[in-house]
Parts: sequence; structure tokens; C-alpha cells
Amino acid sequence: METVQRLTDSILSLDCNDRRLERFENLFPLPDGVSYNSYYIDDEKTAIVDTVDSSVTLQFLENVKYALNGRDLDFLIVNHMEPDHCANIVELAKLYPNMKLVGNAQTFAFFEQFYPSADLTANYYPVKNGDQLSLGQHELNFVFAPMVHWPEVMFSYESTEKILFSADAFGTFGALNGNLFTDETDYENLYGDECRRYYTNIVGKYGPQVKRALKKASKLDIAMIAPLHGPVWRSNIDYILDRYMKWATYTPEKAGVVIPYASAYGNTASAVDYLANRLSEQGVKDIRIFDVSKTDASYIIANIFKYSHVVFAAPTYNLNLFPAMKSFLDEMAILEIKNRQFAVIGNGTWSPTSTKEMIEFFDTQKGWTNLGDTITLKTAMVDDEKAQFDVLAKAIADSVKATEID
Ligand SMILES: Cc1cc2nc3c(=O)[nH]c(=O)nc-3n(C[C@H](O)[C@H](O)[C@H](O)COP(=O)(O)O)c2cc1C
Repeated sequence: METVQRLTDSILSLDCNDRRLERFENLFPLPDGVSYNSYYIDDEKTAIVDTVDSSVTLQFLENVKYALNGRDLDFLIVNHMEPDHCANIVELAKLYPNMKLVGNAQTFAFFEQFYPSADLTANYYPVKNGDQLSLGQHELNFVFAPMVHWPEVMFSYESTEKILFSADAFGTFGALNGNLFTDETDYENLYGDECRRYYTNIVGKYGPQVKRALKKASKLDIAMIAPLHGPVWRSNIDYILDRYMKWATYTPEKAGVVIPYASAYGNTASAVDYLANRLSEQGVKDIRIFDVSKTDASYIIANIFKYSHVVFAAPTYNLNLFPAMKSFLDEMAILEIKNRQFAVIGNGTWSPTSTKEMIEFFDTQKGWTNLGDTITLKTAMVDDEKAQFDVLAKAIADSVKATEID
């Protein structure tokens, strides 16, 4: 059955939901599924903006057939060549051989790399940054947004109805639940955290490039943002633009403390809970503790983007940092997070090295300020070590309270 919804009188959403996929990009857990969005513009000329993942091809083609209602397809706009969006280009070309494939030079290069056996060169309709394409009433303006989050990405701004087709920007994990627009949903509870986890782990590394794209978007009169995943923004646009600016500049949303820790036998874990209790006594309200061996890194990273302070705690393992913490730090480093205050707690039973290794890691990171004396446990925390933890808790709490969040 078609699952088409109406954005405006002449623009339809061809969205398809996938609630079966375990991991997005084979990396990030999807407890609430994901939607692959595509949009149809019905005008003198017909156009579809992006296709969808191969997992939902049948649903997509049914939606396309319903939306076109017997008409031919004149243009397929390819804002993004990642396979969860471009996987049905060849399918559409088989059904609508006259369609023009609208993209930039990089788009076509990637198309030929992903689909070497398909020759659509005759369909190519190359555009440059700033080019326009008239469909009749609707006029598409192409705004290049390289590295948001791939090199070929472009936004398509439809100037008549003021809709920004924003590729992967402003999207979120989480399938649609019938509500097409964000203002039809309990957005903050349903998508708020997942939108952050999606941005921070997929786009998070490219803060400077996102800032450049936001600057271009700020010059547009935007009434609606139609992303490639999740619900469509038709109100509260400033809210999502502000969130993106915060994340792009690695500005904490809240003064609070995230404590990623590792622990083989519970001693480091117990010390972390002792510290968190002292932080709470010092008036710190937002404290989030994660076991890096248990919680997927993408959730912890999203919380580090959200909060201002981070305490890393981990034991030594065969004269190295505990492997799960090492992998977590390596994954976090890829995103080049900065503007955070941190502290380190190590542990070791005969020759502890974890404290030193975490400090050496942060010596390689820009924009991380070490808050207090590092602590190295010798297996189980003992009463004599309480004073060190109390001093550290006070230093962190004072810094949290002094943190200005606008
Ligand atoms: C397989 C293994 C190897 C370890 N290697 C070291 C080591 O090289 N140096 C050291 O000081 N402690 C070593 N430890 C002890 C841990 O660093 C730590 O003190 C112990 O796991 C207690 O902390 P936990 O209860 O938080 O895991 C090792 C522990 C395990 C399980």
C-alpha cells in the first residue's frame, strides 16, 4: 500500500520506514528504526528529490507510482550519494528512462563508483553551486554543502514554497510514526536525543563545514526543512538551526558531567559512583554515567556533545589502558570534540598505566581542559583516598556551576 503524505498542495513525501535494521551504517544502533525520505514535486515538470535505501525499494516504487499517477518523471535530484539515499537511482532510470539525473561533478563520479555497471551518462544534468532549475511554478536553487557529511552533498532550496531539501542535515534516527511534521510529535521526547546522536556521530566531525552550510542557509527564507531522515520541520526552524550551531561549534547545551568508565571487576565502577554521589552533594544535577563496555559509544558521544564536563575512569590491562576505554577514546577522537573540561581516574593492581595513557591521549586533543588532579587507584578504593575524590568533586562542581550556558 502507498505510504505517501502531503507536505504542501504540490509536494508529497514518499518516505519509507525501516524498523528492522539493527545498526545504521552498520555502526549505530537503531532501537526506534529509521525513515528514508524522498520527496515528489508535482509541477509542469515532475521531480523527485533523492531516493531511498535498497531495503525499502518495493515500498518506494509503490509510492513513486502513486505520486506520479501515470505521469513521466522529468528530474531526479541527487542531493546525497550515500547508498541509503541513492540505492534506487538505477531502478528509477529503468522505469523512467527520460529522467534527468541532477547532480554535481562529484555526484556523478560517486554514482559511477557505486554503480559501475550502470551507464546513465546520457541522463546527467550537471549543476554548479548557485544554479537554478525551474519546474514551472517551482524553482530549485542548488546550495552546495560539502562534507555535511560527504563531499558531494548539496541542499536544494525550492524558492516558491521556501522549502530546504537538506540532504542528511537536520535529520534524526527514529522511524516516522504517521506524523510527518515535527510539530505533530512530542519531538523533544521522541526525537530530541536521537537527533543529537545522529548528528554527533554522523556529521559531528565536520563542525566547520556545518557552520559554512548554516551561513548559506541563513541567507534563505526557509518555511520548511525536509531532511532525508525523520520528520519535516515546518515550524520552530530556529530551534533546529540553533541546535546545529551549538553542535557545530562544540558548545555544550547544558552544564553537567558525563562519566564514561571501564571496569573489569567493579572497583573502578564503585569509585565512579562514590564520585558521582559527591558531585550530587555539591549540587551538580546533570550527571550521566556510562560503562563503555556496555553502552554503545554513539550514546556516550552524544552526551559528551550535550554536557560541559567529562570524567574518564578506567583500569590498566596488561600494561595498557583497558581496551574498551581505549576503543572508546579512539572513536571519540574521530569527531574532534573540543571545548570540554575533563578529569581522569586510573586504576591498577601492580603497575598502573591507565591514568598516564588517558592523560597522554588528551595531550593530543585540542580544546580539552584538565580540571583537577588525576587519581590512580590501587584496585579497590580505600578510606584514605576519599579526600582526593572530595577535592576532585569540589573542583568539578565549582567548574560546572561557573559554566555559562546561553
Ligand atoms: C587481564 C587483566 C590484566 C591486568 N593487567 C594489569 C596491569 O598490567 N597492571 C596493573 O596495574 N593492573 C592490571 N590489572 C588489574 C586492573 O587494572 C584493575 O586494578 C582491576 O581490574 C580492578 O579494577 P576493576 O575492578 O575496576 O576492574 C589487570 C586486570 C586484568 C583483569
